[in-house]
Formats: sequence, structure tokens, C-alpha cells
Amino acid sequence: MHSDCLVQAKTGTGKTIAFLLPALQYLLTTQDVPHGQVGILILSPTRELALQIAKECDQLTAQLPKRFECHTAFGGTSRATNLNKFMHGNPTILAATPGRLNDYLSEEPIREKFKDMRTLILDEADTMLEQGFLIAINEILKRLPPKSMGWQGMCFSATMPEKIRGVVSKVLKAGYSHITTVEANETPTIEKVPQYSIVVTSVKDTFTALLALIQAEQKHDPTGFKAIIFGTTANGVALLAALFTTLLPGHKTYELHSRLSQNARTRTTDAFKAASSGLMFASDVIGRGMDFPNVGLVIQVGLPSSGEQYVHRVGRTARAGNDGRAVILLTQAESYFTKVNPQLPIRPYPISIAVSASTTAPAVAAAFANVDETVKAKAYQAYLGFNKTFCRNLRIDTAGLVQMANEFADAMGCPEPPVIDKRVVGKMGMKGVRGLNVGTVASQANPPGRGGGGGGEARRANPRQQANGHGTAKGGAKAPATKEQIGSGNTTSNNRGGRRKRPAGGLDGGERVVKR
Ligand SMILES: Nc1ncnc2c1ncn2[C@@H]1O[C@H](COP(=O)(O)OP(=O)(O)OP(=O)(O)O)[C@@H](O)[C@H]1O
Repeated sequence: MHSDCLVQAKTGTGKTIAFLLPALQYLLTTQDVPHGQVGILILSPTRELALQIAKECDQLTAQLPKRFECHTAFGGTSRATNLNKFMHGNPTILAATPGRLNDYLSEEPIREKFKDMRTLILDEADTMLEQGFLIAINEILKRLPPKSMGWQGMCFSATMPEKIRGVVSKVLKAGYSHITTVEANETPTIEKVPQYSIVVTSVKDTFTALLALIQAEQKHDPTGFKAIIFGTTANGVALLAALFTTLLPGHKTYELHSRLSQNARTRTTDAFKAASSGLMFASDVIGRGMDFPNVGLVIQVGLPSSGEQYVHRVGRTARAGNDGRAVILLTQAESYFTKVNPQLPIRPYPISIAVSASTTAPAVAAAFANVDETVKAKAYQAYLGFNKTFCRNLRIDTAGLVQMANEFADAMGCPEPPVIDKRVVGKMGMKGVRGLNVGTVASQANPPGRGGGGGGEARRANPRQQANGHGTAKGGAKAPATKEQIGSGNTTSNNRGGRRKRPAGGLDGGERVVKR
């Protein structure tokens, strides 16, 4: 029960309990961890998952004669309050995200509290050991007691790409046990989840197709229709949530991504966990590990960051033996995704939604008229930034990327492409690319974490260079107030000052809003 182990089991099959039980059992059957010392440290890629693991741990230990305290450490919460509880409490167990934990471990008195650590667990280990997180994990390992002190390492995930074998040795000692319930050539997703793809000609058709798809899928579960719709970026998700809140007033809609405050994220997570129905529009902050009971459908709009991330997103449905369905909605250019991932059992959607999609066009256009221009402008910038990383796979150059983004803007009902601050264009390496509506976006105090938000006055730099852009959008709404770093993946408050590439799963990174 105390050997180092690499464990793979499909999504929703109970890995959390599978790592908590042996770790707790070891604590109970060996010498007590001194008061105030951390006995079990669990690292997860997102704040929501750290909180969920802590709650599951509390449920497990609630029956014990001697209560174990499980503390959490993750960004977006008051560092002082949490640290005070941690230093004065008895955090036998700690569930943390790497950013905040590294921040803690930079202080000697806090490092002292880990010197008797018995077990280190990496949940979603493949993403924790990928380049996005690896720097932070290495930093943490340097500050924890050395492996020679004998602490147990456990790495858990539903996906274990070969490449992580080379890095698990940082956490698992040679001769570790490799436990898997997934056969080598077995599809990594839950067999009984039918997985479909819908390919639309252009991004212009995405919104009408998504509405038609939701309407078609709702027929499978008219009373308890509970679905998660994944977008590719935080601002893209904010746009979808704003649009579908108007389009589907009969459904409760939820929005969850890294540009919301942590309080809002936690409240929304709890509400959707408890909900019997509703539509959750989310980024990958809940793409892995998150357990929302009775989700019957997962829709992915646009490209997942990897085949593994696709698997984890699908794993938000069909949990604990329940049924589920999954559909991915791609443009023709993005459809290579299913071809390069033949291990995924994705089939064409069984019915044509083209007709119903064409009938939804007027409703979508009318709904977009109610979506704030700032929300559209931010989604447009994020679309450019995200898809720029896939230009090669999409077989387009930057001019082709701008053309796609301008089709996206057209679909949102923008009279012309939203203004993009010239510095953002520079950072994206797209200076002088035809079709961009480059301007100067005056910054205005609009602290990150408040989705949407008013904006400053945008002015065009050089009318000749513009595709007839203009500074303010229809209805007086202003262009975006702040400059977003696109695709840079800077973390939020977890990462104090350092710059970190966006973790592979696009998890707690998100665009960082840069104030000028
Ligand atoms: N033995 C069990 N009997 C019934 N339900 C269980 C059992 N073990 C776990 N569960 C429930 O199954 C659900 C999924 O468990 P868990 O979230 O640990 O899955 P997971 O394997 O970690 O999934 P993921 O790969 O998405 O992280 C949870 O609601 C959990 O409470």
C-alpha cells in the first residue's frame, strides 16, 4: 500500500478515492505525523480540482475517530487568510495547485512543515508533468524533502502518454508499480459513450450549428438535460455563455473560466454540481478531474489542446457507471483532428442538422445583437491567439488566420473586425497582416476576474491600413478596455511575477489582462 505507483484508469472510475484510501491508510497504520506537519500532499492542475479532492478527503475522514484536517492552497483566494489557517492549523493533508504551493514553499518556516511528508500525489499527472507545469513541479520538488527521505510518490491519470515516462522518475523511484485498467490498444474513453463529430464549412456556421445541436440533443433527455459545452478560450466561452443565455432562455446557463473571480468560479462549480439540469459553458479549468453528477452530454466547440484533453473533456460525462454522449463541433479546417486521432472512436453525427441550423440563423443574429461589443472583441482576439498556435495543422498562414477570425467576427454580427491594440498585434507577430483592424485601445481600470466589463475608447491608427474598422461599436459600447496577452498563458495570481507557458490543458493559465 505504500509503494510508488503510476496508475491509469478511465475517467470517472474513482481514481480520487483510489489514491486517498492507501495514503490515509498509511497515515493511520504508521507513526503519527507530528501536529502541524503535512503528511499527504496532493497536487492538481486546477483550483476547482484541488477543492474537489479536499472535499472528497473530508468525506472519507469524517468517519475516523481522529479527524484529519485537509487544507487547500490555490490561487485566487486570500493568501494571508489561507496561510494563517495553514500555519496555525493542523494540515495533515494539503491539496494544492503548483503556483500557490510554490509561493508558500519560498518561505523557510513553511518548508519546515513538509519535513515529515509521507506521500506526494500528482493527480492528472500527465498534464502536471508536461511543459506547462513541469517548471513549477521541479521547483516544488527542490523545496520538499528529498526522495531519499522515503516519501511515497503516486501519479494518477486517465491518460498516460509515453512521453511522461521520462519525467515520472522525479516523483516515483525506480521499480515503481505501473497499475492500469486500460489495455494498451483500448480506446481511452468510456466505451459506452457514443462520440460524434459535426463538421461545418466555416466558423461562420458554428453558432447556428451549436444551437441546432443542443436542440437536437435535448430530445434525448427533455427533463434533466445537463450538458457541458467546452470552448477553446476563456473569452470564447464568455461569448458562448452570453449568446446562449439569450438564445435558450428556458435553460439555466452557467459560465466557468479563468477570467472570472475565484469566488464566482467556486459558486458556479457548486451550483452546477447540485443542478439537475442546465448548460455549462466552460474552458479547460474543468476539463480534467471535475466531477459533476449526471452530466449527460459533453460538446466541444473547436480544437481541444490535444487528443488527451479531448478524452478528459469527454470524461465529464458517463461517470460512476452512468450513460453519456459526446459531440465535437469542428470547422472543415479543424476536421484534421479526428484524422490524426484515430484511437478516438468518433463517428459522424447520425442526423444532419444543416436544415435546422439554417432555420436558427435569424435567432442567432438577433441574439448577437444583445451581446456586448467588448465581449465580442475579446472573443475575437482570443480566437486569433488560440488558433495562431494551430496554423500549421490548419494549413493556413497568418493572412488565412485573420480571414478565419474575420469570418468569426462576421458571425458575431460585428459590422467590421473588432479593433485590436497595435501592441497586441505586435506581440502576436502579426504586424502588417492584411484584414486586421489595428488601433489603440485606451486602457481603463477593469480588474481581471470581472468577465466582460466596459472599455476605453478605441481609435484607428491609420484608416488606410484598416479594413474600414472604427473605434466604437454599434450602440455606443466601447472597444475592449484592456490589452489581453493572447495565448501567452500567463498564470493568474498563483504565479508571482514569473512567466509560465500556458499549461498544455489551458488550465489555470488563461489570458492575463495587462493593465497599461
Ligand atoms: N466505489 C465507488 N462506488 C460508487 N461511486 C464511486 C466509487 N468510487 C468513486 N465513486 C464516484 O465516482 C465518481 C467519479 O470518481 P472520481 O472523480 O474519483 O473519478 P476519476 O477516476 O478521478 O475521474 P477523472 O479521470 O475524471 O479524474 C465520483 O462521484 C465518486 O464519488
